[in-house]
This record gives sequence, C-alpha cells and structure tokens, in this order.
Amino acid sequence: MSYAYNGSDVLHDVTLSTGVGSTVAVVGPTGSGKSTLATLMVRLIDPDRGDVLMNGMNARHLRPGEVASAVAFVPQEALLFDDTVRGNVLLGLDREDAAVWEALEAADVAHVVRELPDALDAQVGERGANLSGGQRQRIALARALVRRPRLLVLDDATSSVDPEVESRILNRLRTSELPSTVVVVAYRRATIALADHIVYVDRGRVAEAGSHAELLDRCTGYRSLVTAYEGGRTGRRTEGGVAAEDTNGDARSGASTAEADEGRTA
Ligand SMILES: Nc1ncnc2c1ncn2[C@@H]1O[C@H](COP(=O)(O)OP(=O)(O)OP(=O)(O)O)[C@@H](O)[C@H]1O
Repeated sequence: MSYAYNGSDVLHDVTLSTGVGSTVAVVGPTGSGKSTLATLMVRLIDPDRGDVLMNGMNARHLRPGEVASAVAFVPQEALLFDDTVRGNVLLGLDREDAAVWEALEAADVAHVVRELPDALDAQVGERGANLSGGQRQRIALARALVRRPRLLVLDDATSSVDPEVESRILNRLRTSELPSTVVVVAYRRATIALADHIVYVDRGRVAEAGSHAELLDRCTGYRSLVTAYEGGRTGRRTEGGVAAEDTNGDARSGASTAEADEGRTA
C-alpha cells in the first residue's frame, strides 16, 4: 500500500501481513508512518495504491458496517464524553452490565470503577476530567473491547498507563479469544517484547520484520531505537505533556506514576 497526505507520500509500497491470533508491534522513529499504517489497517483511511485485505477480502468491498463490527481502533488520546462510565463504554451499544464489567476487567480498570460512588453510573466529567489520563485510556480500551473485535489496533493507546499495568493488559489480550489479533504501535521495550512479531517502520517503509531478537541482531535502526528507549530520555507525546523512557525502558509522564494514575479518583 502507499499513502500520501496532500500529495506528499508518507507510506511507500508497504506490504504487511498479520497472522490471525498474533500480537504485532509496530515500531519506528517519530514521523515514520506508524499511525498512518495503523489507521489504514482499520480502514479509517484507504490507501492511495494497494489494498487492505481482511481474511482475504478486500476491505473496500465489504458491506457497510462489516469492517466496523470486526475491528476496533484505540488512539492515544482517549475521547470521553460528559456521560457515565457505562455510557462511555457502550456508546449506544445494547449490552448487559456484565459485558461492560468484563470489558472493564480486561482493560484493568474495573477496580477503579468499582470504587467510584456510582460505579457504572458515575459521571466521568467533561472529556473525562474526573479520571486520570491512564484511567481515561483504559475506559477507551474497554469501549473497544466490549465490541469484541476480531482485530484490535492500539495506537500508543496505553501511553499514560503504568508499564506494569500495560503489560498485564497486553498479556490478557494476547491470550483472550477476542480480539484474536492485536496490533500495537509501541514505544516501551516491555510492550515490544510481548509481541510475537515486530514490524520496524522507517521513513514510510517496512524496513524489517521479525522477532525482537532477530531485529536486534540484524536491524541497526531498530537496535538504536530500542537502546535509545532503554537508556535515554526519548521525549514523546502524552495527554499530560511530554513522556520519557526511563532507564528501564518505561515511559513516564511527569507525575503519571501508578500512584498518581490511580489516585485521581480517590
Ligand atoms: N493529517 C495529516 N496531514 C498531513 N500530514 C500528516 C498527517 N498525519 C500525519 N502526517 C505526516 O505523515 C508522516 C507520518 O505520520 P504518522 O503520524 O503516521 O507517523 P508516526 O510514525 O505515527 O509518528 P509518531 O511516532 O510521532 O506518532 C509525518 O511526516 C506526519 O507529519
């Protein structure tokens, strides 16, 4: 596939396949085209050249609603409405509370919601202001999971979540029946290491693909990026400001430690 914004190519002849049941990490320098690739996979945009195939079917030719019922996309910035937790998870979908709780459990935020005065009926405030950034991200993840998508694409969607919690969530997703396939645009070493398959994107091309060990061995760009995440302070976007990878390769956003993350609703 190829894709251009306003005539300027950002993805060039990218070919990528994700095996059903696999967890794939998309890694690459900033501006390399990871988010563009992620949005193409869920058909938020269509490629200028080439096609996205879902179970061998050209996504352009699927019936309206067919893609939306099979895939879910969670962006970095969780958009919550001034509504209840339940309303934000379901967005009009008709599901029992048990399904909402199940999705909240999978997103590792059920315990937070249980402690809110009105639980599922608790108001999250304008843009989810009553919750921390990491909690908002997990509610947005629950919103995706309650739809039981076959393909889940996370575009840095857990950047404000404590790294241990993020690992727990991803481990759960990997082993669950649905979503069967998870694609995650990832920055943290621990997240990347959880993936079965890693795709290294550089300047709009898939430069390398393979396991973490294989890429460390044969891809200089990947090696230096992972090393930079491990050892340096790699500034990048978060809801609250700039995050940095600490010496353990864990992204932190200022005060967004686990305690701060959980503390907002206390
Ligand atoms: N809506 C847009 N309009 C014009 N150019 C865009 C748009 N979105 C992205 N771009 C450009 O396309 C290129 C790839 O962007 P993309 O967001 O896909 O990269 P990325 O690897 O996800 O970056 P990051 O790690 O910083 O999120 C960048 O040069 C970016 O400036």
